[in-house]
Amino acid sequence: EELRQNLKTPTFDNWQWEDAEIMVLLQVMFTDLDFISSFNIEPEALQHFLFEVYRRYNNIPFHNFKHCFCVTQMMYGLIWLTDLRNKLEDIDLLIMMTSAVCHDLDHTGYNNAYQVDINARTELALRYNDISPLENHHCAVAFQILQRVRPPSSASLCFQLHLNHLGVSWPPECILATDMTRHNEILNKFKSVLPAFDFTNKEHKDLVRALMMILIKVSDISNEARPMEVAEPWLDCLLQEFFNQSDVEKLEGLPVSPFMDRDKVNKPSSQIGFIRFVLLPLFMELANLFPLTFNDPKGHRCKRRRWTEALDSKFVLISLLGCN
Ligand SMILES: COc1ccc(NC(=O)[C@H](C)Nc2nc3c(cnn3-c3ccccc3C)c(=O)[nH]2)cc1
Repeated sequence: EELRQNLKTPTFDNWQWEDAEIMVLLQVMFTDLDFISSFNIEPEALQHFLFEVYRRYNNIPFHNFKHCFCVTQMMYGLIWLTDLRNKLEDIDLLIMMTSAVCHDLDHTGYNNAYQVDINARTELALRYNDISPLENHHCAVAFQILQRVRPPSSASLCFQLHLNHLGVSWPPECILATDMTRHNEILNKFKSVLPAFDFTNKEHKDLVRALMMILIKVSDISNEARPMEVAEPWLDCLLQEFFNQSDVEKLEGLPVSPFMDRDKVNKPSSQIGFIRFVLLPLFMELANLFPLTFNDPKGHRCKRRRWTEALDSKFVLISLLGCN
C-alpha cells in the first residue's frame, strides 16, 4: 500500500526497480485509474500491450523503457495531484497515459536535428518530410502495436484511442507535442486558452487538448522536479546520449549542437538555463490552472508537500546560484 501511494508522487525512485517490476507498476497505474473496468480492457491485453511497448524501446542511454516509465509515472502523479479524474473524461486520461507510455517508442538516440540534416537525411526524415520525424515515428509504432495487440477485447483499447469524439486529441497530437522545437508554440497556446478554462464545460475540447499537450510536455522533461538522487543519473544518461550523437556528427562532418558537445557542455550552467528558461516556466503556467494545488494553502499541506519541496528546492537553487 505504501508503494501504491509513493507511485503517485514525484519522489518515486525508478532506479530501485528492475524492468519486470516496472512492467507491473505500469499495470498498477492503469488499474488504479480504473481503465480496466471503464474500458473493459482485459489484464492480459494490457500486459500484451505493455510487453510490445517494452520490446519497441531501444537500449540507448536516455530514451529507453525506463524513460517511458518515468514520463508515465510523472503523468500519473500529476493526474492525482491536480485531481484530474474529477475534471476530465476517462478517455482523456486513457489517451494521456497511453501517449506517455508510447511517446518515445523506437527512439534511435539521434534527435530531429540529426534526422533532418541535409547530409544525414535519415529514412525517417524522408518518410515524414522533415516534420517531427522522430515523434511521427513514435506514433506510427504505437499504432502498429495497438493493431497487433489481441484478444479482441483490447480492440476497445484500439477503438478508444482512435476515437475522435468531439475533437478530443488523439495520442498522435499528444505524442507530436513532445517535439521540443514546438515548445513555445504549445506553451503560448496553453497561455492563450488558460483564462477561458472551465472544467465544467465539457464542450471545451480545445482547452482539454491544450492541457493534455502541456501535461505530456511537463511529464517528458521534468526529471529535475525529482529528488537529486533520482534526477542526477538521468542527466548523465541524457548527456551520454547527446555526446554519442555529437561524436558521430563530428566524425561525419555534420554540424554539432553546442548543448550536445562534450567539449562545451557545462552541467550546472546548462541545467540552470534549462530549469530557469524551460522547465520552471512550464510548471508555473500549469500551476496557474491549479491554484489550490501548487500554491500550497495550509489546508492541503500534507498531500503536496513533496511537490512544492521538490520545486521549491529548484527555486532556491536558481536564486542561490544567482543566475539572473
Ligand atoms: C526549447 O528547446 C530545447 C530547450 C532545451 C533543450 N535542452 C537543454 O537545455 C539541455 C540539454 N538540458 C536538458 N534537456 C532535457 C532535460 C530533460 N529532458 N531534456 C530533453 C531531452 C531531449 C530533448 C529535449 C530536452 C529538453 C534536462 O533536464 N536538461 C533542448 C531543446
